[in-house]
Amino acid sequence: MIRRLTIFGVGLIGGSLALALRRAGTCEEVVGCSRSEDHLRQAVELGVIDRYSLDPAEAVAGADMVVLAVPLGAMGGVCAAIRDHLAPDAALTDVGSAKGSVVDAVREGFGELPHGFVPGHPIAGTERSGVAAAFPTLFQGRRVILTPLDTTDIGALAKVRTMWEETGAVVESMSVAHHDEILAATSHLPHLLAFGLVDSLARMGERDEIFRYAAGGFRDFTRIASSDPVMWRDICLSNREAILSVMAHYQEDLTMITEAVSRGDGERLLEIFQRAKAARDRFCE
Ligand SMILES: NC(=O)c1ccc[n+]([C@@H]2O[C@H](COP(=O)([O-])OP(=O)(O)OC[C@H]3O[C@@H](n4cnc5c(N)ncnc54)[C@H](O)[C@@H]3O)[C@@H](O)[C@H]2O)c1
Ligand SMILES: O=C(O)C(=O)C[C@]1(C(=O)O)C=C[C@@H](O)C=C1
Repeated sequence: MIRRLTIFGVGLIGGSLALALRRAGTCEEVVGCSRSEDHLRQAVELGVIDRYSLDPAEAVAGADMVVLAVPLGAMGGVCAAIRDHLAPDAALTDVGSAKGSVVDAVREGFGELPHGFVPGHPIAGTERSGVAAAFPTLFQGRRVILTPLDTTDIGALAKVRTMWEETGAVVESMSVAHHDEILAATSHLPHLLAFGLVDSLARMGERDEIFRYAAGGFRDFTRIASSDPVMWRDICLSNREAILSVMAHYQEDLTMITEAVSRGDGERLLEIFQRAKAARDRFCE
């Protein structure tokens, strides 16, 4: 049971976590903290949090669980603001989409890594942002990756794991580096491709004429290009190395497809498409 949960950034992810824990009945009080009082007021009205404070020190007072659910670029600032106010036995976790940069930001903000810190990442979301987009079943049956550190206290790890399990998520652990490599491939690259494709077509087509003829395939492929640009800028800046490596690999493969089209090499195209279809059909089973 969590006595007091403080969430920094009560948006899609922070808000959905609060709603899921409230629904599970495993959290006595949820306190929100963010930059915008309007958003926090809205979070109270929607029944997402019990109360809020705009002062990070006050928000974190007495909390036994603290969740950082702000954009990646804001993690360090929040840590610096709470470093002298976090209870020594509190568990501290985050939901950031890249882990290496959050670990660096927490180390810098606190001066050293707090023992209660357990980096985490729910692999669930939508293209929408803000507390109005939050819903309690977002994490149901979805994976949450924890990347515990050498400094991480085993009790804090167990507490964070239990918190996510109470939302209906399936929790797994791996190293920070492995997380960042995998997510660069399966989440960051697809978002860059979707943003890049829509931008390219938007600049190509006069008066959006091109989108008038876009149907289901285009909609499915590009849904995630409606995601928050600030969040995705931060992710690109935070996970540069891994993203560059997977992009280089993808560019080589795209060149291979381009060359097959150029040569009129139907056999090669069929081989690639059959392999891709089999992989996706397996994944979507
Ligand atoms: N959206 C997704 O699909 C998804 C999935 C998993 C993880 N994440 C991660 O979750 C985090 C939050 O993403 P989201 O989609 O919930 O975003 P969001 O925009 O819905 O919510 C972010 C919240 O943080 C607040 N905020 C922004 N800057 C702040 C600051 N300096 N101090 C305090 N509060 C601040 C905003 O007011 C907002 O309430 C990000 O780190 C993101 O990488 C997102
Ligand atoms: O489904 C979506 O809209 C998402 O973008 C969710 C998604 C992803 O699957 O790539 C995006 C970012 C995250 O850090 C985790 C999940």
